[in-house]
Amino acid sequence: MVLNPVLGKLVSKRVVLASASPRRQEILTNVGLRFEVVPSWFKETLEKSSFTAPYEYAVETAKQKALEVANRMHVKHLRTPDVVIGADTIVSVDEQILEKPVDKQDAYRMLSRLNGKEHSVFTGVAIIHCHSKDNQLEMDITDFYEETKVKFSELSEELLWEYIHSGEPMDKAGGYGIQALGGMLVEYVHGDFLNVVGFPLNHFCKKLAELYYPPSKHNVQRKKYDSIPSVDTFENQSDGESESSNFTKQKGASKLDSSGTYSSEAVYASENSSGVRTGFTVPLENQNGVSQSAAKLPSKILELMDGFRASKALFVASKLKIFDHLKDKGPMKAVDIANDVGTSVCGTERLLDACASLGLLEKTPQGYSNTDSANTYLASDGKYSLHGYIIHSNDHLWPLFTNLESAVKEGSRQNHRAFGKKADDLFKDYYHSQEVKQRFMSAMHSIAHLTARDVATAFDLSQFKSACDLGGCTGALAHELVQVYPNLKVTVFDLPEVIANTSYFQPSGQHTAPVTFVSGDFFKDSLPEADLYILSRVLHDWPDEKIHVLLSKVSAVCRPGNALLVAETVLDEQKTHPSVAVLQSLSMTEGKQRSGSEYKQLLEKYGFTDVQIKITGNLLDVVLCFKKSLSL
Ligand SMILES: Cc1cn([C@@H]2O[C@H](COP(=O)(O)OP(=O)(O)OP(=O)(O)O)[C@@H](O)[C@H]2O)c(=O)[nH]c1=O
Repeated sequence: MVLNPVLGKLVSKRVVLASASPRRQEILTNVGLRFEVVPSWFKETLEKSSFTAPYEYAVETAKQKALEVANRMHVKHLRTPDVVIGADTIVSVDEQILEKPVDKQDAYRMLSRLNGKEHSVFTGVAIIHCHSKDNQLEMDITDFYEETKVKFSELSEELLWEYIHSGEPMDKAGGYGIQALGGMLVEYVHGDFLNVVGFPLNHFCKKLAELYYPPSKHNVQRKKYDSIPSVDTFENQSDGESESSNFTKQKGASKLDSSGTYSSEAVYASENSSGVRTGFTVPLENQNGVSQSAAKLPSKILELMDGFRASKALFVASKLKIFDHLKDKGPMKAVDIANDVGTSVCGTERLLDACASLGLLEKTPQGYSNTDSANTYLASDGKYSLHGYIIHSNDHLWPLFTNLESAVKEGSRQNHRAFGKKADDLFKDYYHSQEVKQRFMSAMHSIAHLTARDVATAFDLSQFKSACDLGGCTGALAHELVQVYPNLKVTVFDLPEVIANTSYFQPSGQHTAPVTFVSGDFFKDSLPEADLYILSRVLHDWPDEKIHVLLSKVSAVCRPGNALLVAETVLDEQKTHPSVAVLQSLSMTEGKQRSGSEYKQLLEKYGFTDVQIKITGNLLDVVLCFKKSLSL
């Protein structure tokens, strides 16, 4: 969840950071933005003398970095991002621009110039919104810069050299890093600290606010975005339509938008002296009760601290089927819901209020009702229902995560502590009961449904006549594939106990002939013939030995020129994003999540070539590769 509503506007977009700077990645990650990192190949060689002011150079370089990435992704990788962000940080002293030092001597030259003096740090930023029209790339470019003044103390030669030998200056503009050892050199900073570190976050948010919430003519005092506008300013506004929207909506409620993501969060908002809500700050009062200064609330940390309460409220409401009740019966009072589901009135009321505060329910004088998102994703009967996965999270993942401390200490999955069983084989031991088996399948079905369209369309698969979805479970992806590619015949291959339970999940009233279910164990039995093999959410679950068995078999049966499609959440190269995949590993599954280069390496090892990766922006990304033809 992104707390800041303007950054929240980027949640549903494919955002690319065109920068290799780890600091920029960290600054944006820290505020909850999900993005892909594609470092720019643009060489920072613009002619400095052709710019009248240093900031113009930084802005132009930032723009060129972002343009290069947008064009490259569109043309070379056939992936048009929604938004590309580029940035360039420079240090300016005595009318000279300093970039990153090329060697230690250069670092010494730069630091000597800064010694005992004030200088400016400029970061230029470009935000490019991209659209692909008739295969042509169209772009809207917004740029800006931020200046921060920094003063160095008088520093001895010895200290400068000691600092240079630490290695820190080499990848940093001006030859210092204010966020680390370089902080010791600095006497004062005037302006945005993060701008010096490499990214002016505050100005960036204001720019996004200007872009996504242009000022309303009905509300002149909000016209200028001198501060990041308050949360309630944004409520119930959609992109670019604030001219006609009003600002009289209720304060303080965070809401799920139609895509199921939070659009705002006002829990930590407060009012400044002019009565304008300021988002993240708490006024500190002196003895006279006068607001002195504002301390930043660590919103992200507070949100994490409380995350378990919110998860559990969602789980319990789902378990009690409250969203189903409300979907069928409309607004209901707490007492009636309590009677229907057989719970206490006071407990139910608290739970319903918690759900309303989380944006899952709406509360009006008529009673509680589902939000649109709750109807779509939380009621158990919808096509895109996540009910199965939520119940799986409550009954299976929650107990495992309750034992996380032991899991980390021992480095192993805690099935024995959570369930009293050392289960390796899910279906034969722990998943012994029909109910548990169906619950697990329902969980997998929820995710497969939500991701199937993006997986099916990530690449053009129309060249294939037959596909075999190994571990294809309920057939959700298979059904999507035959919808998208009417000439494709898909076989779902899964364990007999899974296949025996698939009938419940089949789409009704649809011609399902092209999907066939075959039972077998992909580690032991021979695999059905197909032009395209699919492994969706399989590889991350198994240890290397098992993967070796499986990929050797797929490679042996896959004919040269035919293909393998892998659907998994692909980690970035640092393996810290997206956190949904990183957190999944935390329960110590025997398998692991992989980065793009790791998938490439793994697949090439088993004779697959031309490995292409598509980051979909959905929960699953897609890797397509082809069996090496014999002549290669
Ligand atoms: C003054 C200062 C700078 N930096 C780093 O200096 C690099 C500037 O170089 P850039 O050309 O803008 O970026 P890059 O690192 O080459 O990445 P890219 O965007 O790919 O060009 C960026 O990293 C910044 O964080 C710090 O980490 N701390 C500081 O106090």
